Amino acid sequence: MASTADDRTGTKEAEAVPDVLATSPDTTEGAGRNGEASENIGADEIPGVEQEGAPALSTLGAEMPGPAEAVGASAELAPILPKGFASADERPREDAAAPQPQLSWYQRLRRGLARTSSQLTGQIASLFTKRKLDEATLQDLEDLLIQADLGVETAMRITDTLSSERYGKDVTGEDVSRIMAGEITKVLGPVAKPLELDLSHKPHVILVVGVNGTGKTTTIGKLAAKLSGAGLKVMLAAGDTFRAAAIEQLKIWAERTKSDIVSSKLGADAAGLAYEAYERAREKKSDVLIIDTAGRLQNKAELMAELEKIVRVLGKLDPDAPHTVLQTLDATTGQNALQQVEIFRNVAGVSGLIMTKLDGTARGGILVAISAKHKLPVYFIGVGEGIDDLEPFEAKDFAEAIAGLGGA
Ligand SMILES: Nc1nc2c(ncn2[C@@H]2O[C@H](COP(=O)(O)OP(=O)(O)OP(=O)(O)O)[C@@H](O)[C@H]2O)c(=O)[nH]1
Repeated sequence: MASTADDRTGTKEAEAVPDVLATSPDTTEGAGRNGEASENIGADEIPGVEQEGAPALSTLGAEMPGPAEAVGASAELAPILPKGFASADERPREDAAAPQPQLSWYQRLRRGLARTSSQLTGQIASLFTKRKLDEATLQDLEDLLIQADLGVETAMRITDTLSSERYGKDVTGEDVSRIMAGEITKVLGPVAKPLELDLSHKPHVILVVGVNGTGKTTTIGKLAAKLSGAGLKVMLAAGDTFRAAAIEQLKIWAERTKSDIVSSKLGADAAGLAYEAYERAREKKSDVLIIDTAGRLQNKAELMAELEKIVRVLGKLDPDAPHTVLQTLDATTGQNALQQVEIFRNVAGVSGLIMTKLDGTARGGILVAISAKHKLPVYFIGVGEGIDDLEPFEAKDFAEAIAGLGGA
């Protein structure tokens, strides 16, 4: 499923992210606390990451003095977070001067969701041809909505609203689409949030988890580009110690995004690597440490236990770490994604989601069902393989794309 590292990273250069929505808090307070916490780590929890014959860990990447160092010295020089992120104490504000979202990603989102929406709107249109709204039609509509992965709860919200507005009357496909978009927006609105970074933690640790091939490494590259483009000092940790290609792929992303990287030998213990990466990030005064993990199926108990251990080890270094646990979900997956979230959430304490591959033949309905059930924040969506193909999640855009409303 995965392509080569070269394929994945493409040819475009990393770009600074100009969108300005929030400033960060003073970052000078966290370092001392982390220093104390690190002494409490149990020796049994730190597997040997130092290997004989080869340096077990390497730190590559930007050595240049980043603006982030200045951040530690003065709150006035705090980095300005890019669009889609928020600092812990200041929510992003609507910025009239911010550039409007590019049409291109929106078109890709709509194209990705076109199969879901055109199939659904086609079926809805034929359902309501010359029929007044009655119980049987409402039941048929509910079935269609459930088949589109929207989930029973949202399907019922849509049919209930339609029924209260139009029962016994003529109904057009457009009526249904409008109500559908409105109800989906109500479900997604509360979960469409910026990714909040608490930069008093130095580093703020982001752990990225998910099933194989869901886009973890690519998403990390895209996040690193946004953060380092905004002047933050970023370190990546190649915690997917199973696949050499995954480590190489992350190194390429580190180079492209001017991030530091900590990696280990193939087969090294992932929790040990996470521990070492945290220490390195603290030494180098990184603002953000993003830890990649090996893809794993949610039903593989041994691999899930390894993930639990990574979380435990980080928690000994800083009781609040990992501060953010992101799960990537592949939008081409259907119902299985619900179970993926359930289990990763229990094991790794997932705090937010990123749905990738919405530019493909996506089945976006499942995100609605997941949001209704888990109410986890959805921070970004992936709309391509390129470095800038990560967009903040917007409930209304997404709802309209599924309902086949609005134009590109
Ligand atoms: N079209 C498209 N492809 C994507 C997107 N995100 C990731 N991919 C591709 O999906 C494939 C898998 O991505 P990876 O980032 O390697 O996924 P992973 O979760 O790290 O994979 P494992 O290490 O095997 O668990 C790669 O070919 C990526 O280029 C996206 O938003 N859109």
